[in-house]
Amino acid sequence: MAEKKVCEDLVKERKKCTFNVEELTRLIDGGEDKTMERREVEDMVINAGGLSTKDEVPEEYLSHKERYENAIRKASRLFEVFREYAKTHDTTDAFSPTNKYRVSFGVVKDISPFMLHMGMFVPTLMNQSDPDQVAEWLPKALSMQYIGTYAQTELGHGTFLRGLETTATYDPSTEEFVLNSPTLTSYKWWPGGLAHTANHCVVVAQLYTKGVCHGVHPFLVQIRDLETHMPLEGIKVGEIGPKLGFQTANNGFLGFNHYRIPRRSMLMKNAQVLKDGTYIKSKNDKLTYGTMVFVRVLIVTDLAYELSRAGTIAVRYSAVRHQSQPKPNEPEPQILDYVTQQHKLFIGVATSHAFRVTGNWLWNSYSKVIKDVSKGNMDQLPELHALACCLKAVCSRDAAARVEEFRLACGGHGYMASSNLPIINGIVTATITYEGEFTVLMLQTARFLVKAWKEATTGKVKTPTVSYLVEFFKNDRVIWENTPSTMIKGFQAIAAGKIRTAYETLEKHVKSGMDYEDAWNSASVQLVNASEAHCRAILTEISWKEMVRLSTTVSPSLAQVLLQLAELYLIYWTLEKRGDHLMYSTITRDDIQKLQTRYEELLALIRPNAIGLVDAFDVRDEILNSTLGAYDGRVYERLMEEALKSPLNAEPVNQSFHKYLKPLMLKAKL
Ligand SMILES: CCCCCCCC/C=C\CCCCCCCCCC(=O)SCCNC(=O)CCNC(=O)[C@H](O)C(C)(C)COP(=O)(O)OP(=O)(O)OC[C@H]1O[C@@H](n2cnc3c(N)ncnc32)[C@H](O)[C@@H]1OP(=O)(O)O
Ligand SMILES: Cc1cc2nc3c(=O)[nH]c(=O)nc-3n(C[C@H](O)[C@H](O)[C@H](O)COP(=O)(O)OP(=O)(O)OC[C@H]3O[C@@H](n4cnc5c(N)ncnc54)[C@H](O)[C@@H]3O)c2cc1C
Repeated sequence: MAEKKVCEDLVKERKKCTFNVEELTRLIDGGEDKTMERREVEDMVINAGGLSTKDEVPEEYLSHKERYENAIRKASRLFEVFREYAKTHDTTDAFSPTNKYRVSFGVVKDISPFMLHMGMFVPTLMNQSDPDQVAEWLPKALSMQYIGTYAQTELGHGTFLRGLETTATYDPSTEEFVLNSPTLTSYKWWPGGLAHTANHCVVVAQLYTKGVCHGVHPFLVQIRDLETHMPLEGIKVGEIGPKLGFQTANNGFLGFNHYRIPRRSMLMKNAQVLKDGTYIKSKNDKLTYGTMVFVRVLIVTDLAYELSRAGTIAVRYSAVRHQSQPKPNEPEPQILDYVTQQHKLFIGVATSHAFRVTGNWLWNSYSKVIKDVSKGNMDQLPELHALACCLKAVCSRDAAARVEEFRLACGGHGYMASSNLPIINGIVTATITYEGEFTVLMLQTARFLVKAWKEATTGKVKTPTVSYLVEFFKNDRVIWENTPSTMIKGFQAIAAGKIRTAYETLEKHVKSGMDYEDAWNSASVQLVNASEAHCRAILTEISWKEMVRLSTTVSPSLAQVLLQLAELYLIYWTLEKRGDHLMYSTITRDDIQKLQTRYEELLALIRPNAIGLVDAFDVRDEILNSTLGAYDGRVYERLMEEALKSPLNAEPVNQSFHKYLKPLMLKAKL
């Protein structure tokens, strides 16, 4: 078949681009070798037999059951393809959880039923098991003999882990744990892949030994027979039903009826139970929560990726779509030429870069802290936890808002499933809740900030990410200049001011005679605001510094574009938070107006590079899965092609006409 032509609008747009698109792609991937490797894996997956989605009925038309079966067929075939590739390649980076997550969209539009296996089950086995357990279990998990998930949340509790009800009671006479679900609310509820995919899971349960409860601990539990896949006796497992998104994630429920597992099924890297039932405590009981910290850190860069997918769709569509006639007798402009449209789109593109560089910085901090922890040094754990919590919370909320804005920017067509924006929306909005709900995580960061503020009152703080508090302890108003460094200082002053106010409110409530917990609850709106302000201070500082650093490593033409995006991000948030800046700096109305003017200049400067910027994300059509966002811009043809795939279009008259409409019409005549 002849190559379909690229739409003229996109051809023109690509000619306007002032920088080398491939150079930016390589920067985003982390180097030329990483780009080449990613493309090689993508080619392999897209071209492998049994995975193509091209000529299939789109998965949205399948029944709930068919959709799951289709996802399992594809995810399994995908795994075989990975396995073949691994025979001849070093796959350490190519098959990182993040890369697998991304390429899996090339075969299933929604979430893979194996996501929890790769994203949480395997990492938990690796990081919470002792060396003998790792040696025994990991090869089985990596080869998919053990297909697993992470079963922590229960019907009654997701947030409050100390309140989980599933029990694991040690029986020294048989050297076994007895797992039990004593109530309906103790049923595990939500784990991805749990329903009909997993044969094993990491179960988080209250550990009892010698009559004492030692709190929640992880256990590796087989739930289905490896031959027949039947649930084992004592296990009740099933699916929780349709959701807003995550339709193919196969989220499930699980109950135990006095179900026995060997003693060595407890993951024993941190805490142990000896044969006689003696409990050996972990050096730090929060190490059990380690996989959650790991995933919260990963989520920040994954959100950057989801923004790049949604941004590619909305920006390409905006270059192809023409609407209205502002000037009589002139052609309808591309909607991308409306400044209001640029305002909707470019901040989303800039946010993807801000999240990626901040996420990479967070990953490096995480790796350092985890190295220290492995040597027994836990000093930096509270700071890491506080950072991972607020960055996961704020980035997920911001990303969901940006994806929704991208969807709205595509008008009616953005509402079509075939645009893929609704599915991306479902994926991104879930991140606000899972792996720690937004408010709950913000309040965790607030606990850390309250302590940091107390320290700051003594003139020094122990941890670098809150060192700004000392500076603003005495002098809380920044002398304003319209420069990036002042804007960043402005965000720090706002954070310090809000932390101080929340702290003082808390103290006031305590002094008035409230319990600390009630005082905390009363001050919690302010505490969440303080956490958000702290997070904005981190995001603006890190994203600016990282983008400036990267700009020194690339060609001048690309450096210019990176700096424009970084400045746009900084000014956007300064303007969004202008009320706060007015409170905590000497910024004037005139400064704000100048920033608004500069913001609009930046939109105009970025405009010629809009398509180049999203092309540089290098999300191939098969992974984008969108009628609106394909590289060739054939939006209308694709919309019609996809519409014609509707099973309703297979026959000119649907049987419901004869059954219902015709009788209805006849009755109207009587
Ligand atoms: C072939 C296809 C392949 C596909 C491949 C896919 C690959 C995928 C790749 C990547 C993506 C991965 C995506 C995975 C998707 C995941 C889907 C969703 C999974 C889940 O949701 S799992 C369940 C998550 N659940 C939660 O997050 C629960 C939230 N609750 C908590 O974390 C805690 O209970 C709490 C934080 C709310 C604390 O509760 P609380 O009662 O206050 O406190 P305590 O527990 O007693 O602790 C207080 C004290 O401890 C400190 N602390 C708390 N947590 C931590 C921690 N994690 N680390 C360090 N310290 C911690 C806390 O600050 C307090 O300290 P203080 O007293 O103030 O000093
Ligand atoms: C798509 C998806 C996939 C998931 N996958 C998994 C999985 O694989 N494995 C797994 O174990 N779990 C999984 N979960 C569960 C998820 O981790 C929990 O839903 C999440 O941690 C929130 O807990 P919750 O549902 O109990 O919410 P709740 O805690 O009940 O939250 C409800 C409301 O109460 C508020 N609230 C609760 N506590 C406090 C507090 N202390 N202070 C102030 N406000 C509070 C919250 O802010 C929120 O507004 C998944 C969830 C989703 C949506």
